[in-house]
Amino acid sequence: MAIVIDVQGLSFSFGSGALTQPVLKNITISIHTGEIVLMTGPSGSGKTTFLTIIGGLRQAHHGSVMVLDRQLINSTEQIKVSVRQQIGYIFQQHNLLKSLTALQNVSMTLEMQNSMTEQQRLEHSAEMLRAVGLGERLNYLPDQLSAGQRQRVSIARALVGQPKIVLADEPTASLDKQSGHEAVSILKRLAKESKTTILLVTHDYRILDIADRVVELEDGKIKNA
Ligand SMILES: Nc1ncnc2c1ncn2[C@@H]1O[C@H](COP(=O)(O)OP(=O)(O)OP(=O)(O)O)[C@@H](O)[C@H]1O
Repeated sequence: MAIVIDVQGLSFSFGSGALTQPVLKNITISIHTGEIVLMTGPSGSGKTTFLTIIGGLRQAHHGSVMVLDRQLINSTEQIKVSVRQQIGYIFQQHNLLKSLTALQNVSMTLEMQNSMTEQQRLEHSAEMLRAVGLGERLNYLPDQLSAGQRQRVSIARALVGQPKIVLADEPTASLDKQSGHEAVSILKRLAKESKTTILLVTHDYRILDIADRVVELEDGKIKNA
């Protein structure tokens, strides 16, 4: 199985000089195509920082971070952009635009893809919303949806561009047990169908069962790679 995320000896600090705060310490981990990896660990252990580096959203300078065969350490903006285009992101807060319907929120992700007509974008987005069980809610605004439904819209939005990797940061934090589990189960099913790799950061021990592998980060180090 091909490796899509290959991190070797990654270290990262915030601040500089006397105020330097080491956050990630010599992290090594490889993640394969289609694998679902959950990263847990205490608050402040560096999980979000790690995710943003993998996602090309933060620049790191020490070690090696190969994502989809691109080196992100000391990389150019162009390389980060090309990696970001192949990644779907899901955040704790769904980050949907309130004035747009579920369908519009999903289809706007495809606007960069000039190869599709607007009609194709809408059809493709509707199909993805049906896949997450929201076929009856295409034209609802975020405020007219439950928290679990909103998070399912953001799952559809993350997957609609057929990314190679999905990065999720505490996607169930604002959900109750049942809707949280439902949302990540849908995410898992769709990811397995399309061999999408998932790296999901969570405090939520109730969803650990969806993982192929659980990795624990403590004080910037991986306990069980
Ligand atoms: N932009 C920043 N500038 C300075 N320090 C930061 C910044 N972002 C995070 N930190 C610090 O880095 C450490 C790791 O933060 P990070 O958000 O990665 O942890 P986390 O494991 O995701 O925590 P949580 O589970 O609470 O979200 C924390 O001590 C935090 O205060």
